[in-house]
Amino acid sequence: MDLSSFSVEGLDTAYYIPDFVSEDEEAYLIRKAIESPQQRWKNMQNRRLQTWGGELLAKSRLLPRPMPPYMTDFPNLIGRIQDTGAFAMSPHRKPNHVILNEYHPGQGIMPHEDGPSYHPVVATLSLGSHAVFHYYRYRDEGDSALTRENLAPMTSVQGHAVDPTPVASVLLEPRSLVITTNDLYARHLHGIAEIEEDVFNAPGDAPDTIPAPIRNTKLLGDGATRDVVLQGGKLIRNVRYSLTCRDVERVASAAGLAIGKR
Ligand SMILES: O=C(O)CCC(=O)C(=O)O
Ligand SMILES: [Fe+2]
Repeated sequence: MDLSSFSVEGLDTAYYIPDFVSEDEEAYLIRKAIESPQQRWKNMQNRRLQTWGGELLAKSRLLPRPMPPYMTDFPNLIGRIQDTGAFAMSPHRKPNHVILNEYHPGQGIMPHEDGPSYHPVVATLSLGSHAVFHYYRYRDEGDSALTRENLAPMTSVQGHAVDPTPVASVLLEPRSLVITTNDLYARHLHGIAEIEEDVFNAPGDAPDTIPAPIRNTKLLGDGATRDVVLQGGKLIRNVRYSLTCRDVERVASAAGLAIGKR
């Protein structure tokens, strides 16, 4: 697959692939998530999640467990993600760890970094609903370009100030895959606002709700969705599942022995 044709405008380290899975595959994967035993879910403040492929131990090591068949057999998501070439430079050449997140309308995830346990590539499949995904940057100490709106609600992550105006925003349609790599993974943060609907301005409106323009309009798979983003309107959120697929660099054996990088 030639990833470069899915490159998000203005971002040479993000790729957006619409319709990465079919509607049938989407329904099947959502069913598998919903049917999984209650104890598989971990409740977070504003979403719940499951991990597949093993648990992350101290010192960023993965205690591996086999992936469920719905990640490797039907639909073979791991193989399909491998075929994009996005993991060609990662230690295991494919994702070995998946976090499944479930968000109800109004839920989201605060700006954060995924951290150093992973090789700096993440492939995220969205199911069941769209979301608007924002990338944020840290604010430099000597940043002089302070405007009124980005002075106001300043977030801080581990003592570093975060610019509340996203550097870029991407609309994630259901069934799409977004791949974030390199600098955008390692030096930026990402998050999803905790809102029930995403409002898009009509051309000429004063900018308000979406502070950064959506960068992947040309790559969107659904024409009606593209019209809303370009002409103004709103998209109501549904329950969304995301599968965030990554490669944990250090893998431990069950006995705790480091197999290490290849
Ligand atoms: O749900 C998403 O698309 C993002 C999830 C995320 O950033 C994470 O699990 O680290
Ligand atoms: Fe994340």
